[in-house]
Amino acid sequence: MAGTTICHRAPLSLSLLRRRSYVRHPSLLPVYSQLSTDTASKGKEFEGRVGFLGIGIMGCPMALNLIKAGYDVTIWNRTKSKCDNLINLGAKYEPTPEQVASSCDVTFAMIADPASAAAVATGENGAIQGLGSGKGYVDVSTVDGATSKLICESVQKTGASFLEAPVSGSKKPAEDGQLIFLTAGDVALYERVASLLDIMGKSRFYLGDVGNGAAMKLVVNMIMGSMMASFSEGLLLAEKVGLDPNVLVEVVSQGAISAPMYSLKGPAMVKATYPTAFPLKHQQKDLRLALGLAESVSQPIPIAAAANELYKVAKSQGLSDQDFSAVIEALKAKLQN
Ligand SMILES: NC(=O)C1=CN([C@@H]2O[C@H](COP(=O)(O)OP(=O)(O)OC[C@H]3O[C@@H](n4cnc5c(N)ncnc54)[C@H](OP(=O)(O)O)[C@@H]3O)[C@@H](O)[C@H]2O)C=CC1
Ligand SMILES: O=CCCC(=O)O
Repeated sequence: MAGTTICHRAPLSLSLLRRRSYVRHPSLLPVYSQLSTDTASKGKEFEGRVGFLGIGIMGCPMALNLIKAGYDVTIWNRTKSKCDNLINLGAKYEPTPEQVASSCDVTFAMIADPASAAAVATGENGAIQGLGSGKGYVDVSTVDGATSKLICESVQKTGASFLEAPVSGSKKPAEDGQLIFLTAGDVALYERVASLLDIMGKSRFYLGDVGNGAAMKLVVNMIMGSMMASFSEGLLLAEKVGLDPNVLVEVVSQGAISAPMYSLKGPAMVKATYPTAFPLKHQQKDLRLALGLAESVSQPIPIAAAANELYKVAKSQGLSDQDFSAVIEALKAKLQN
């Protein structure tokens, strides 16, 4: 049996819900977390300097919300020019992850994938070289559990604490401070950064051991990737049999399979436009990582495996940096063949 602490930002009186859930994955060790309701739910005000590594689609609005809330934020991005707007809005800048981590009390990282998240943390001039006792490192990137554990071990060797905290929610929720944090790892650090998470997000789940946050995120994105592939098939089939796909979007939005994702992205997909909120290359990465997770427990996931193939086709069509809804183009190509 595993314990999960869920914290919604408001209303405060209902903000800490606890529930027990059953897990089968052997690495999801039984854990029942007892967090102090007051501390965890209200998020005692964070005191200190905040670092943010990775100023991309997600990292930029997340760091901006911390700046707007009045925090002393120091940023770094591989491509420095992406930092310019935030610097103009009050962020400090350091030229390496190491210098950010050494000048801040807690450092967040929002980096593309497992290899780059590991490199930013543990590579040359990586964050761990600037970490030490009393500091914290919070990785909010979407990576696999093995990478997260590797980063955790490196961070802990410096005497610092580690929290894994991937997010559910995309560009707009990041802008609106409405992300959902899927955290695991050091409970004291979770409590210490709770007020920061509450600025960037609308709820936070504490899931126990490092790896559980990554696993939860990959399962969610596995479902999402399959949903989008299936929705794409539906839009094209509707059109092929002479139906208006816009009407399909409306019908779906009123029924049991209604999802914000369909209503938000459907109209643009009908027009074959894919403004990037969640890059297709990242969705394919998450399906690939979810396949690895399923493989680790010998679970067949045939639908996700088929969806993954479709995203791979879309990548080969040059759609990696388009929104993941551009996966519909891979199906169109199949129809023409
Ligand atoms: N977009 C979304 O809707 C969501 C994305 N995520 C996850 O968040 C993470 C970031 O995604 P997102 O912001 O969308 O993507 P972006 O591609 O916009 O940002 C990726 C970031 O990673 C950096 N990066 C990439 N490779 C390297 C490297 N080798 N060394 C150092 N830095 C590197 C990029 O730097 P540079 O600017 O120099 O390229 C950039 O800061 C991913 O793990 C993604 O899966 C999670 C939830 C939602
Ligand atoms: O990882 C990306 C998630 C996108 C979303 O939740 O809308």
